[in-house]
Amino acid sequence: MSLLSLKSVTKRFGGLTAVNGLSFDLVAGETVGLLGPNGSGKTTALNMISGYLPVSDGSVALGGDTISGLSPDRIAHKGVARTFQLVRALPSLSVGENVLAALAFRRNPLWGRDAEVRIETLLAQVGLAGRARQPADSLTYIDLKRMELARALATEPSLLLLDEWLAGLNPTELRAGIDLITSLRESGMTILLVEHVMDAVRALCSRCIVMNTGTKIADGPTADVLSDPEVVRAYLGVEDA
Ligand SMILES: Nc1ncnc2c1ncn2[C@@H]1O[C@H](COP(=O)(O)OP(=O)(O)OP(=O)(O)O)[C@@H](O)[C@H]1O
Repeated sequence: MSLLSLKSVTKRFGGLTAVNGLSFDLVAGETVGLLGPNGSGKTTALNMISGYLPVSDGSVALGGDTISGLSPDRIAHKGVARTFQLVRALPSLSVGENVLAALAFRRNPLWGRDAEVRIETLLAQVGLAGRARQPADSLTYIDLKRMELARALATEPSLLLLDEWLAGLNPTELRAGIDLITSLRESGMTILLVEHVMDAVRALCSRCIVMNTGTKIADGPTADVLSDPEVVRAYLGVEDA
């Protein structure tokens, strides 16, 4: 059975249809890339799955239960976590306190010593072992991204939505970032990632969905999709393909 199911999901902003009748399913354990040119509706799709934007039409289901229409916190409690294109941290708090905020507001909150132990485990998982007391505003860009991922993982999601999590990293950081997402994938996490870094898409995604002007134009195994003439024309250009 599908973990995530979008059926004819549409988002209209006034006269603009940002996402137009988008349908796809994710099976548990898949890592799928959501690709497309700037403005094609990828982030809007993530925003509807995670409840940050209501759908105009259509429905989103998680594990067979309809989640469209629920608030973002209810959807998070049901198992959807996400990262944002622009990292959302609490800069005046420490790294550990940032993760604690996620632990405290999840479906089964953790506090005190249990939370401390869990924070250390989560920070180690994302490559920030021993950094709980460091102020969040002193982190480098990649470490901020790692912390944001720890916050997402703190909610114990069944589905992780990554919005350009690898954008803006230098080649060494990119390698480390790809390795980190690979380890999540290997742990069985279901991941939907919006990404423009094609090396990362090739390394991480078994399957890709491509959008153009709000509409799905391709969906299939990564190698097939990335050589699809319509995808090359609309998004990749000959060089990238
Ligand atoms: N809150 C909003 N109000 C009005 N228009 C919006 C809003 N959010 C997105 N849009 C528009 O919807 C379209 C799709 O935007 P979206 O951010 O989903 O694209 P994207 O594929 O994620 O692009 P990028 O790769 O640049 O992040 C764009 O035309 C955008 O300007």
